[in-house]
Amino acid sequence: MSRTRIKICGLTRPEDVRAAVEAGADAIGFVFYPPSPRHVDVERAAELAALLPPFVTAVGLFVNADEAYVRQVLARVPLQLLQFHGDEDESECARYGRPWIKAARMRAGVDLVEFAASHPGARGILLDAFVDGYGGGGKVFDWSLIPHGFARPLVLSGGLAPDNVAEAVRRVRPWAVDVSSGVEAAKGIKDARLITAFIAGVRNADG
Ligand SMILES: O=C(O)c1ccccc1N[C@@H]1O[C@H](COP(=O)(O)O)[C@@H](O)[C@H]1O
Repeated sequence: MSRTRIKICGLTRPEDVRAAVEAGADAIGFVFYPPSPRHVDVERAAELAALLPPFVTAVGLFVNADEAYVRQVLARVPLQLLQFHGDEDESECARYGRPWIKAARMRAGVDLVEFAASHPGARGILLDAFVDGYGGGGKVFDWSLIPHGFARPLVLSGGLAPDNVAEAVRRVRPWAVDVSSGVEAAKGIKDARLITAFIAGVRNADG
């Protein structure tokens, strides 16, 4: 079994990017969603992305963004993966010619198999709890809603934190985990010790 990949999302400060890289994150997420307290503008994101060493992936998170805005971001920020967290359909996700993943907002009654089938081009399906504001709410969803043998790469998120991520990895065995609230001192402000503890929890569960 390969090791679980780890994305730390919602970074707004250089010291947090450095802390995530030092701790061993595989990917860093920038939120391009103005209502979010973790939103970064294009210039700030470009500065932060420039700090990344090779083989750490820069991910851009969008929520029902205008096409022109996404293209403006892509022209300036070297994003290797796009994360669509709103109501975007397959063609809206695919039109940028970049690898992308799609977030499913998990709650009782969601048909994840049908959801995944409606996004065949997604490199993976990210699972987040259904919250107001589309995501980043620090809320855990019921992991038993995930169908056994789900065939697409899964990125598990939603309320993960140092004290529950090992259990989450052992139970769900996702391809990757994604965290924002659980490693924060305040919204948009990461805590290096929590990032380190989170990554240790994942590695502990990887065995
Ligand atoms: O981080 C945000 O502000 C955000 C806003 C809108 C959509 C998604 C957002 N973040 C993503 O939500 C999940 C879960 O985050 P949390 O760990 O529960 O806070 C994660 O994938 C974030 O990247």
